[in-house]
Amino acid sequence: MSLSKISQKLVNTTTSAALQIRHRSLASVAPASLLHAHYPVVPGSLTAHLQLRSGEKFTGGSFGAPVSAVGETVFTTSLVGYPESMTDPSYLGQLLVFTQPLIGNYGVPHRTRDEFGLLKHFESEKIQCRGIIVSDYAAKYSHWNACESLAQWCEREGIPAITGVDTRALVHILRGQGSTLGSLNVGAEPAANIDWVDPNVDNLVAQASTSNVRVFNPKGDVHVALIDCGVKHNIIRSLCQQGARVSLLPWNHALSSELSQFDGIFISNGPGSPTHCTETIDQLRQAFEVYQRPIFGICMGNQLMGLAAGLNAYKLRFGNRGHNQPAVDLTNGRCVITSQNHGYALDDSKMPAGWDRYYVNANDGSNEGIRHLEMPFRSVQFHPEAKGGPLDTAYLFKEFVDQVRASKAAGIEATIIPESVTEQTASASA
Ligand SMILES: NC(=O)CC[C@H](N)C(=O)O
Repeated sequence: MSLSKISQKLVNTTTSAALQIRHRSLASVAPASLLHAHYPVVPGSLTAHLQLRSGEKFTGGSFGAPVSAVGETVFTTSLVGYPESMTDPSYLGQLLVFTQPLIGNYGVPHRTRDEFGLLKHFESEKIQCRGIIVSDYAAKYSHWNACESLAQWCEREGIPAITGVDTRALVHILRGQGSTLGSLNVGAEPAANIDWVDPNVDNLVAQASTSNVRVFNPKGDVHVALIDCGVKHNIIRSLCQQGARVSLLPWNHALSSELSQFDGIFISNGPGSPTHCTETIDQLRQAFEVYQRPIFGICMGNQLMGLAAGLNAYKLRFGNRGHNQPAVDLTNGRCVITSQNHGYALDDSKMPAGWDRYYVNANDGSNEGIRHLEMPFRSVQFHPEAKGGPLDTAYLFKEFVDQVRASKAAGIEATIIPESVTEQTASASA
C-alpha cells in the first residue's frame, strides 16, 4: 500500500472512530461491570442516565442519591477541589461535569470551623450544584482529613451523581454547542417527559443570599459591608484575616441609606444571571454617585459593578470554570493564574466614562475586571480567594483592606455630601 493510501486510511479510521465516540458515552456501549473494572464503584450500583436537552444520552452508574435533577450542564477543568466547588453557591442550579477523570479519591473532609465560625473545607453549608457527572468515581478514598466518601455525602444531601460517563465526549459537545440543559435520573431507563426548566430564568442570587445581616470578626478595626449574592466562605474569611469587621448583607439590602456606617463595600460571587439583581445594581449605581471609600467586587460582584457603571453582560458559550485561567493585569502587564467559575461576562468593548478595563483573560480576551479611574472602585471576574485553585491573587484582599484602612485613617467622608446634611435638608423641607 502506498504511503498516501496508508495515511488516508488512518485519517478515515480516526475520523470514524472519533465520530463514533463523539455523541456516545463509553458507558452506553460497554457493560457496567466492565466499565468499573478498576474502580468497584458501588457494588450493585443502580444505573443512572444523563440526557442533554439537545438529545445526547449517556448511561453510567449512580453513586449519589437516587433522585432526578434538571439543571444547566457546565464543566470545570479543575483537578482538585470537588468539596469546595460543589459547595460554592455560584454552582446553584447546575449539573457539574468534572473533566478530571478520577473524582472522589480523597473523600470528603470533616466539617471543622475556623476562628470566625466559617467552614474550613467547604464554601457554604451544603452542596449547591444539582448533580455531578464524573468519568471514574473512586470508591476507595484516602486522606488524613476525610470522614466519608463522596458517594455518602451526595446521598446524605440528596444529590444525584453519575460515573462512567465519557466526560471528554460530553465536554466536546458542551464546548461546541455551549452550556446545555441536562437531566440526571436513576433507573433502568432514561427519564421521559422531562420538564426542561432553565434555572437561569430565576433570580438565583435571592435563593443563595443570607436573609438577615450577620457580623463576622466584630473586633475588626475597619468595617466592611459584604453584599451577599451567594458568598463563598473563603471570601468572608479572607476579609476577616486582613483584620476587617465584616457585615454580611442580603443582596437587596438598602445600602444607600447606611453608607456612612461602612469603611468599604465588597460584592460577592453568586449564581445565575447578574441581570436579575436589579436592586443590587440600583444600590451600587447610587453608591457610585456619592460614596468615596473603597468598593471591590468578585465575579458576580464584577458583573454587578459593571452593570451599575453602564456596561452590559452577556452569556459565554460554555463559561470559564477551572483553576488555571490566565488573566493579564492591564495596569502592569503581569499575567496571573486564577481560579474561575462563571458563565457570564461583561462586554467591555466600550467602557463608560471614568472606567477602564482592569484585567483581561489571556485565553479568550473576555473581561476579567474593571476599575474606576479616579475613585477606589474596582472588581475582578476571577476568584482571588481561590478554594480551590491558586492563591496567586490573594494579594487583592490585602490591597483592598489596606486601602480601606488608609481611607479611614485619612478621614475620608463616606459620601460626597455627608448624609447628616442631606437628612437635615430633607427634614427642614418636610
Ligand atoms: N462565580 C460567580 O460569581 C459566577 C457569576 C455568574 N453567576 C456567572 O456565572 O457568570
